[in-house]
Amino acid sequence: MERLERYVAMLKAESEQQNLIARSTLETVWARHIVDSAQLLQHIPDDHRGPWLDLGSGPGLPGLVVAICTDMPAILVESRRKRVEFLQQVVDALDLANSVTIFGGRLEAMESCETGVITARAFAPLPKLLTLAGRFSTENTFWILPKGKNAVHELDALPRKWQKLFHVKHSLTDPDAGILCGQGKISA
Ligand SMILES: C[S@@+](CC[C@H](N)C(=O)[O-])C[C@H]1O[C@@H](n2cnc3c(N)ncnc32)[C@H](O)[C@@H]1O
Repeated sequence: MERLERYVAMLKAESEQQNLIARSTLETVWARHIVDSAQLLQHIPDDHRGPWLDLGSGPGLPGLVVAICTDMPAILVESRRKRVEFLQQVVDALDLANSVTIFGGRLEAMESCETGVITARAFAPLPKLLTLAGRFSTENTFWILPKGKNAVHELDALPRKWQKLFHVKHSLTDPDAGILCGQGKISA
C-alpha cells in the first residue's frame, strides 16, 4: 500500500507536467486507475508462468500497479519518451528494478519473447492489438484486455479462430465495461 500511495503521488505530480491520465480522473485515481488495474490480477491463476507484458503502458497502467502489488516480473512497453522517463523514475523510486523491465520504443521494434500474461489498456483496437502482440504468446499465455463498453462488440467482430479463445468478464470498477480474458497462442 505504501508503494501504491507513493506511485499515486508521483502520478498526480507528473500529471502537472505531462498528459498522463485524463484531468477529469485526477480526483478518482484510486478507483479509476489503481483498482481498475489491480483487478486484472484476479483473472490469472496464482501459479502462472512467465513474465507479464503490458503493451502501451503509458504511466504504468496496469503494468506498474501489477508489479507493485505482486513483485512478478513485468515488461512495460511504451513508445513516448516522456512517459518512458516517468516509468523509469517510478521504477527507481520504488526499487522495482529487479522485477520491472521497460522497453522504451514501439512494440513493433521489440524482440520476440515468450510471455505468461499480456495486458493492454486503451492500447489499440482488438484486431491490431492481437496482430501486433501474437508473437509474444504461447499456448499458455493469458490475455487480459480491458475493453470498456465495446468489449462484446469488439469480440464479436473478431475472426472465429481468435474469438473462441476469449470470454468477457465484467469490470469491478465500471459495470458497463468488459474485460476480455483468454488463453492461447495468437497466430496469423
Ligand atoms: C491511450 S494510452 C493508454 C496508456 C495506459 N495503458 C492507460 O491505460 O492509461 C496508449 C499508450 O500506448 C502507447 N503506444 C501506442 N502505440 C504504441 C506502440 N506501437 N508501441 C508502444 N507503445 C505504444 C502510447 O504512447 C500511449 O502511451
